[in-house]
Amino acid sequence: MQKNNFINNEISFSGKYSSSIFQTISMSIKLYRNKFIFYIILGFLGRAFLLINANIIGKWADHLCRGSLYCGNSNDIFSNFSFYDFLFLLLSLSFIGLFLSIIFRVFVSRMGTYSSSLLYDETTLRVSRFPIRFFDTNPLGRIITRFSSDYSSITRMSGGPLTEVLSITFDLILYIILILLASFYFFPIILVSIFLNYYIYKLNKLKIRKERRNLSISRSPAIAHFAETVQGAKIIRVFGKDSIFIKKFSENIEKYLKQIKKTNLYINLFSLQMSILNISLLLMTGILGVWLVQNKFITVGSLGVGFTFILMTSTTVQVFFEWVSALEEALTGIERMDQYLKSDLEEGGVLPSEAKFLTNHKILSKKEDNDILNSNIFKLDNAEITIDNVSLRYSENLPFVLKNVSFKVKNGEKIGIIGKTGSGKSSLIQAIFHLYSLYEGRICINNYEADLGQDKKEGYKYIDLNLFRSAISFISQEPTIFSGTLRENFTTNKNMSDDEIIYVAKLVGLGKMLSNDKKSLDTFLQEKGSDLSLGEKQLICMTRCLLKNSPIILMDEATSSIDPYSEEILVSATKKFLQGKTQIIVAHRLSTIEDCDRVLWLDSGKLIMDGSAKSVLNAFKSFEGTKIH
Ligand SMILES: Nc1ncnc2c1ncn2[C@@H]1O[C@H](COP(=O)(O)OP(=O)(O)OP(=O)(O)O)[C@@H](O)[C@H]1O
Repeated sequence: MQKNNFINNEISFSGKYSSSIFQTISMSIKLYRNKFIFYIILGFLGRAFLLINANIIGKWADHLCRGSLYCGNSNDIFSNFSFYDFLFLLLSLSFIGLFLSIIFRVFVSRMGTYSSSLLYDETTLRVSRFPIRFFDTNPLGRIITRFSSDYSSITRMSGGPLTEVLSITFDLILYIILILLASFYFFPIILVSIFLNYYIYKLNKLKIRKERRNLSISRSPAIAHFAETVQGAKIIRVFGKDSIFIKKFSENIEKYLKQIKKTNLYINLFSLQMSILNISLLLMTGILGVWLVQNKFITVGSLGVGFTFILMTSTTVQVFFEWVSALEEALTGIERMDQYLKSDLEEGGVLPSEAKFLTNHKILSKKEDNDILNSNIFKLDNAEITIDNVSLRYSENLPFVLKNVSFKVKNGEKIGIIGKTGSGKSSLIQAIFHLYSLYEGRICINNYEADLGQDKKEGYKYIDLNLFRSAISFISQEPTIFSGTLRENFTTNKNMSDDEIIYVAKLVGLGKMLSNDKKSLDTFLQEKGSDLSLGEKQLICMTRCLLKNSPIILMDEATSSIDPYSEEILVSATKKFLQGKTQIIVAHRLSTIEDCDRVLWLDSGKLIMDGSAKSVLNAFKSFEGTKIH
């Protein structure tokens, strides 16, 4: 058993953000793109109306001391303004400015909420179609981290960083314009301030970005370990392994906390550099401003306006780069979601017509969607399976688990599969569903092959992978229960009546759970069916399988946890349902497959015998000897 490098390392991004994430952002705000410019203008005007108040107050101050030494004597539109005129103007501008700013903020926030939920939906749409190999090689916690903390930094973006960066950009542009209106002498100071702040931002940018990315990565191991611990809580307790798990958790958390400290240190250093720079610039501006007034280059009102704006510019520029830095956290989240968004789907995986993002995946048209939904290609109880020269390995560096396996199951035939542990029985079932890519060979149902994007051969018929899978029902070794009502666990088919569901459920032996009452179908089952026995879970899965009513049934140890008495009832009761269906049954207890039409014997991935149940079981028993009961 070769299990080296089983878990993939998490991708660690570096350098600049790729253009791919900006493409993704553009797709996620598509609905709002046309209105964007309009609202940007509104936002800009809103800030302009608010900020221009400072210039008007400067004019008012000059107006009050007109003709004195440092107040100037020019005539302008404000010369004849009364106290009330100034007051009315200031209040009107403030009101309009506030109103426009609110509209702008509401717009950005709505756009952000819409686009982040779209991003979430589109990513989920793809991740649910990823190759099963992806889930084998990526710890659950890592995937959860993407959909929790990375996603939450994206959702926070529109309320905070994005709106702030946009508003502050408006402010900075306006400061320059308004300072120029007050006096041209302050302009060089603004330029120097912006340049030096940008320089400091650039010096720190890559370091902070790198640390933020490391922070995102360092979160997943702790969450992964936590998820693993919760899942294995019973076994951990029974075997007294608590201390090992707690120690590992503390180690993971410690690494995460160290990374938080390191990231915060870089962010704080950056803020400190900005503060020192801006305090120095302000001091210089003050001294220069007084000198300019003394030498009558500017008036007192202009100094007031200019100094206010320069004071505001220096703090705003600092805040701006801090928000830009916070925006980067959201971009790191988008970068990580984007990686999932653009990853390959399983072979033959296609997106439904509701997919909105144009990625490199095939999206079905509405008609194709409907054709698949309404196809009756496998609606009849009539299906034969051909397994032709199938070889499978779970990845390139792992050995083959199926080796050139070929056999046919005729319509209505029931075959059993035996083989010792690890011989490839479950792998064969997974191969039939195309859950893993075949190394070679074909699997056909009624001569239809699943369309896996392979080269199409003349005379072969191909169908959508989901349609192919719809021909098969499956009961696995580990019964899967979803958190939801009993009804939802049985079927998602809305056209199925409660009576039909209850009839089948009772037939498989779930009478007690349903107690004659349709309301019991609304009983809520806990996640993974934690409030049910293993046998009950298997019976629920059996009901689900029978209700699906597909022509092919695959069972992998389906009755292993049901007591012999219940199993007997189940087997005889379901016989009627399974009559005429094509069945493949994997079993350890040889008694469960004694009545099969044929039995196949797998050994180390090879089909070594295919014959009548009696002959194969006898050969297997004499070979495996004492292990059989
Ligand atoms: N997801 C996987 N990734 C890598 N190797 C796997 C995976 N699943 C199974 N294997 C390996 O494939 C081989 C065949 O396993 P498989 O589960 O098909 O055997 P099996 O006959 O069903 O065994 P059992 O009777 O114990 O259920 C084993 O060596 C197993 O370790």
